[in-house]
Amino acid sequence: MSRTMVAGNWKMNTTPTQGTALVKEVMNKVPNPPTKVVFGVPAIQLLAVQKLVSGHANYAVAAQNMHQEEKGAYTGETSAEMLVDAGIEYVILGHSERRDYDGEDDELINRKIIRALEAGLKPIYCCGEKLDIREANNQEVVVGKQIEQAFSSLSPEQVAQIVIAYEPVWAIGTGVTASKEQAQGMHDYIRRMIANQFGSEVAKGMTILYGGSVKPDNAEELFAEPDVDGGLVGGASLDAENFAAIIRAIKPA
Ligand SMILES: O=C[C@H](O)COP(=O)(O)O
Repeated sequence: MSRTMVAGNWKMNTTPTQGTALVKEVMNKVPNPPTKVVFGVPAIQLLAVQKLVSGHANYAVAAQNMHQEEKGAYTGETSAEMLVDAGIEYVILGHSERRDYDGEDDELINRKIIRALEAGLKPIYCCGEKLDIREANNQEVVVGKQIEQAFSSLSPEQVAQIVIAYEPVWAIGTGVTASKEQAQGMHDYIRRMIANQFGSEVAKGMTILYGGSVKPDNAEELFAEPDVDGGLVGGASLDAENFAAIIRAIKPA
């Protein structure tokens, strides 16, 4: 089974009208994608975009967040059960913007991952180091700790349901992309870590995406690395032509 995936994270961009037009345009340009393609859309667009992709085996939708509790008095929040009932397959968890602006840490993200998996949602778990950590060459220690905490108490069967997105914070929205060597180095480290903790079969099957200024002109060389299984794409996923080019940069299995 192919490990590849290209996921777009629209963040807080696009109105419902714009979002629907964007999805239709991407699907017109790439009717048979060579990989799983996921649209990470704002909450208000989940149902409409799910309707557009339903029936297309290689297209799916991700929520950008969810609450760690099953239900209750949490005004403004969305539960895992609500997402599953709406047909949503994935949820992005632990994005650096939620860590920075909403104070999310790996202990909370661990609770969200467990809740998502119990409900039948597949987490796209984001991890990655800040610039000072990279400059001190401590990225493996820091990302290793993030994953260890976020995956704490999970079984190998549960971890096998997770997609990891390695997103160095210094590369997000900056136009500075990690080199293919930097990306491959960290993906290899993450895969070895998963193998040590959850077994080599889980590690071999795990999809590990790179995120941080992925563009049409760097996607192909990044995706050619043996442990880079695709991308989590921010800015470039908002333009149908660019996102289609990034999808096409994945080599068919
Ligand atoms: O979730 C996506 C990442 O934050 C990457 O964003 P970017 O492609 O705009 O750098």
